[in-house]
Parts: sequence; structure tokens; C-alpha cells
Amino acid sequence: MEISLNNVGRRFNKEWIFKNINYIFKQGEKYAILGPNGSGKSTLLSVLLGNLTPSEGEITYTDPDEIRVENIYQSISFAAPYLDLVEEFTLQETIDFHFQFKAYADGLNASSVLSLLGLEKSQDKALKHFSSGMKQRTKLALACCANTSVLILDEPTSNLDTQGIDWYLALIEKFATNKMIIVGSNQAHEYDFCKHQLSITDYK
Ligand SMILES: Nc1ncnc2c1ncn2[C@@H]1O[C@H](COP(=O)(O)OP(=O)(O)OP(=O)(O)O)[C@@H](O)[C@H]1O
Repeated sequence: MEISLNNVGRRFNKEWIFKNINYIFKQGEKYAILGPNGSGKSTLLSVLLGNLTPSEGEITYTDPDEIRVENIYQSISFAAPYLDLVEEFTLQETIDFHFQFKAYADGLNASSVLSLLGLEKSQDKALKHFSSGMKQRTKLALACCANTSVLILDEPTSNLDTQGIDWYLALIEKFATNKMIIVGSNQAHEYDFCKHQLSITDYK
């Protein structure tokens, strides 16, 4: 997959959040999108995900032929603290539901995702009874264990304790090798592994 941004800008009402982004995201490479609170990291991730249209410019997805933006969700996995899970589902139901829409990464199945999460004892518990850290782990595991070529993570370690942060980094190491990863962050421990860095403030 290659994601190509040609002069991309986004505004809300009259306020430009970013402008004139010309950039190519390449398969297998790791990118951090950096900037202070409110600078536009999540907005750019939403544009890359196809959830928001650019206000100007063009974004194209190629793998190897061009993919229409309405189909791009099939190639991208996404996790963010503001992403809602179905609170009434148990963990087991959440995993089964998610993988009806996306294939498991090679060699994985529902029980290996559960053991990777380390939450086997909570498999029949409804997500509404999960702590915020348990929910964040669940979102990261669902995203990382899917067989998609692109992984987009917004503030991946929010709500995670030190042990959770180590768990996240191990998860990335295990599943990241061939994926394009884009991390929106302002905490170095979340994106230290990213070779490329884009600062939103360069596009104001
Ligand atoms: N739907 C919207 N309508 C109007 N303004 C919006 C909307 N979504 C975001 N914004 C504004 O766009 C700007 C960038 O917000 P965004 O959430 O992308 O920043 P961020 O860098 O991800 O912030 P944080 O680090 O706090 O998560 C902010 O000023 C925000 O108020």
C-alpha cells in the first residue's frame, strides 16, 4: 500500500488545521505524526482513514492498483482512545464480531488473541465492566491482530500503565514487520520505533 497526499489541507469552518501536505506513506515504513494538543494529529489520521475528506488537495491509495476511498477500510486497522466498542458485548463476542469483518493475521485465531491480551479470565465479561486500560488493550490487540497492511494508532498508550506500555511495544514488535504504521502522538515512548516523523506545525 502507498498513501499519497498531494497538497492536502483540512479546515473546520474558516479555521485551517493544516495545509499543503505533500507526502507519500510507503508500505512497511513507520511514521509518527507529532504536534501539541489540538494541533491536528487526529484530524490528519481521520483524513488518512477516509473518515474525513480533505478540504483541498487529493489523497490516493495504491495497492498495487488504485483503491477507492470507500473501500480503504478493508486495508486499514485503527485504534484510538475515542473509538467506541460495543459495551454490551463480552470480550469473546467482541473478538468474534471484529474478525467477521477483518481476517486474522497469519497463524492467529480467537483464542490466541485472547491469550495475547492476557485477559482470559475476562472473556465472558461485558466490556462495560472493563477498566479503561483493559479497553485500550482490547482495541490495540484487535487492530494489530488483523491481516491489514496499514495500522493507524492514535495515542496508543493512553490509559495504559507501565506494564501496559511494555505490552504495547512487544505487540508492535511482533506484528509490525511488514505493515505501514502511522502513530499520532506527543509521547516519545509511543513512537520511538518510527523512522519517519511529521510535525503538524510544519503545515500551518
Ligand atoms: N468536527 C470538528 N469541528 C470543528 N473543529 C474541530 C473538529 N474536530 C477537530 N476540530 C478542531 O481541530 C483542531 C485539531 O484537533 P485534533 O483533535 O485533530 O488535534 P490533536 O492534535 O489530535 O489533539 P490532541 O493531542 O489533544 O488529541 C482543534 O482546534 C479542534 O478543536
